[in-house]
Amino acid sequence: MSGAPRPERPSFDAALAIIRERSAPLGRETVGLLDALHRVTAGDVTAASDYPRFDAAAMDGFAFAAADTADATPEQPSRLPIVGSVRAGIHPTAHAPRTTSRISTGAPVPAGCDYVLPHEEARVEQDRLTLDQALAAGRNVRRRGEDAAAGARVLSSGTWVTPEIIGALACYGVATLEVARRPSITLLPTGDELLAQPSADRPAAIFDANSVMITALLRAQGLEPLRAAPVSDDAAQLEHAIAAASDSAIVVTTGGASGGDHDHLGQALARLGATVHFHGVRMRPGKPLLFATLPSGALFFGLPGNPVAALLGARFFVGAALRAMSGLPAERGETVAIETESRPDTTVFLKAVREPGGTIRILADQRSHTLRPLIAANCWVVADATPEGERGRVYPLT
Ligand SMILES: Nc1nc2c(c(=O)[nH]1)N[C@H]1C(S)=C(S)[C@@H](COP(=O)(O)OP(=O)(O)OC[C@H]3O[C@@H](n4cnc5c(N)ncnc54)[C@H](O)[C@@H]3O)O[C@H]1N2
Ligand code: MOO
Repeated sequence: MSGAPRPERPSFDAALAIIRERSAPLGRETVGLLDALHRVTAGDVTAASDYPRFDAAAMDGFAFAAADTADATPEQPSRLPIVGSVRAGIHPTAHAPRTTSRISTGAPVPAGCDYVLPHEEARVEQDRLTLDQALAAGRNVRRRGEDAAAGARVLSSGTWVTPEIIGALACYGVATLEVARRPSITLLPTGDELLAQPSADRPAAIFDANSVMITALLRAQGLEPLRAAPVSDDAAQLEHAIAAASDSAIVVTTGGASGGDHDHLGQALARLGATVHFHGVRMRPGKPLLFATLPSGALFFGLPGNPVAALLGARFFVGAALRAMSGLPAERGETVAIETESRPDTTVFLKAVREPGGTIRILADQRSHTLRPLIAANCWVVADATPEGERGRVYPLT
C-alpha cells in the first residue's frame, strides 16, 4: 500500500462481489465416487446403468402374470402351481405360463411375470396359489430404469456432492466423477501473544483458537488447510511467512489486520508487492478485513484477530472465494423480518437461534471475542438498514 491510495471500504455485498471476480475456477479433475464427497461437480453426470437394473420384486411373495387371473372369481379361482423360487442375485429361469414362483424382495421378476403378491396375502392350497379375483398388472414390481435410465442426466454441473448424491450415483453404477479442483490453503495465525503456550509463567499468552477454528470450518467442507506456526507481530517476519506460503492458492492470516498504513500486515504486503483490493469492510464485527492478491497469484485474506471476526471472515469471505473457485453461485441468505438497531451503512452480523417454529431469536451477547453465544447459536443473521427498513438475511453457521 506504500504511497498507493487507500482503497475505499466496500459494503459487505460489494466486498463479496470483488472476491468472486478475483476467484477464478481452478479446472477439473477425475476422482473416485467416494472422494467426490463435499466437492462440486464439473460437468453433468449421467447414469452408467439402469436403476433398478432389472424388473425386481418389491416384496417377498409370489410372481406371476396378472393376465392369468383374468377369469378368476371366488367361485372359480385361478390355481397356479408353485414351480420354483427366485432369489436375489440369481437370474431366473424362463417362466412357464399359468404358473407362479416364490420370489424374494429385490430378486429379478421372471420375464412374463408382472405381478408380485405378498406372501401374507397369499392363499396356498396343495402347492398351488389360489387367486379369486382378476388382478391389474404391475403391483410390487420395481420397473427397470424407473429411477434412472442408463445415459440419463441425473446431476448438473456445479452441484455440491452430498452423501445422498453419492448413494444415488452408486446405485446408477457411476464409479468416478469430474469435480472442480480445490485450492490449497495456508493459515498463518499472527500475534506475539500466540508465540508461547499459555501457562502459569506465561500469563499474557493466549491459545491460538483462530487457526484451529478455521481449520475445522474448512475440514467441514472437505478441505485440508496447512496450519503454519504462529508469526510474531513483526513486518519482516510476516513478509517472510506470507512469501513462504504464497505457493498456496489461498493464504489466510488472522490478527494484525486493524490499523492504518503503518500496520505490520499492510507493510508486509506492500513489501511483497501485493495488490490490495480492499482493507476494511463496512461491517461489524470484522471491519478491518483485508483482501489482496499476492504476486504469485494467490488470494490473500487478512482476517481480524478477534475470534468472531476471524470466523465470519473465513465463513463468508474465504467461503465466497471457495464457492466461486469451485463453480458454485454466490450464496443467498433467506430474507427474514427482524428488529434490531442497525447502523446506517454498516452490515451487522448477529449470532442467532432459529427456533423450531421458525422464529429467529437474536442472542444477547454480540461482542466479537465471546464464543459462548456461538455454542448456542444455529445461524447468522446479517442485518442491514435499507431505505425500506431493516432487512435481515439468515445464513447457516457453516
Ligand atoms: N483503536 C482501535 N482499536 C481497535 C479497532 C479500531 O478500529 N481502533 N478495531 C477493533 C476491531 S473491530 C478488531 S476486530 C480488532 C482487530 O484487530 P487485529 O486484526 O489487528 O487483531 P489483533 O489486535 O491481533 O487481535 C485482536 C484480538 O484477537 C485475539 N487473537 C488474535 N489472534 C488470535 C488467535 N489466533 N486465536 C485467538 N485469539 C486471537 C487477540 O489476542 C486480541 O484479543 O481490533 C480492535 N481494536
Ligand atoms: O470488527 Mo472487530 O471485528 O468488532 O472485532
